[in-house]
Amino acid sequence: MDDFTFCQGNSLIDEDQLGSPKPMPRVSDLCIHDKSDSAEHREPKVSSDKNSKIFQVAPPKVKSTEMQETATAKGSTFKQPVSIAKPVRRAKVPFEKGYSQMDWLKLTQTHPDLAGLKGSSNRRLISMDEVKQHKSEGDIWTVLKGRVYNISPYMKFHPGGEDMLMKAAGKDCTALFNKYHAWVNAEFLLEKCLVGFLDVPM
Ligand code: HEM
Repeated sequence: MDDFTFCQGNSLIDEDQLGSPKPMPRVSDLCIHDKSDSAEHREPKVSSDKNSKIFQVAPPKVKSTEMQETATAKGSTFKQPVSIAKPVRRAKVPFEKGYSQMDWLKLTQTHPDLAGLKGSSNRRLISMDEVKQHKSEGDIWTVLKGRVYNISPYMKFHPGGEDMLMKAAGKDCTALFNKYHAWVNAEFLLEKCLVGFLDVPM
């Protein structure tokens, strides 16, 4: 049978081979050599203020530029340079009961119109001037990687807090988003909040 799902077990489960060929080392003998411990990787210690400076882990302020996929209304993508700062220290805000990411996902499955489109298309081209007009409570739009989202319903669910997300109101938040969490899949999380695509003058 070709389907591996139904293959019969082979010699791997032969009783003779179940034993380990080498004796296991004792747990107490195991150790991990962390390179950052070695002299050449160690940061010079700052002597003046023992308590604050020695334990301060300031992220390096290095910026780099990367090409990132940006969406267009026609469904295609193009690459544009975005500036990516090194990740900053993270400050997750404890979520209010009923506002976890799971709760958000449930809402996206059940709410009929999170984007507030009232039946109109979400493939419309939207100018930055129009985005700028949506920045007050209950009516907050933002641009992320070429897509325009109505983020009002997501505000209370944002793990970084409402205040942080408010910085995105009426603006293109791509750089901020990448600064804090380039790994977050916003395309998926905000799929139901899409109102259109940014009209970029070519
Ligand atoms: C608009 C789309 C955004 C979405 C969908 C989004 C989503 C998320 C998610 C899922 C997390 C949790 C990350 C994790 O657990 O690793 C998070 C955390 C956070 N977000 Fe956002 N975010 C957005 C925009 C922003 C913006 C514009 C800012 C800054 C102004 C921001 C600042 C933060 C901070 C400070 C945290 C907490 C720290 C962290 O987990 O890295 N977010 N966000």
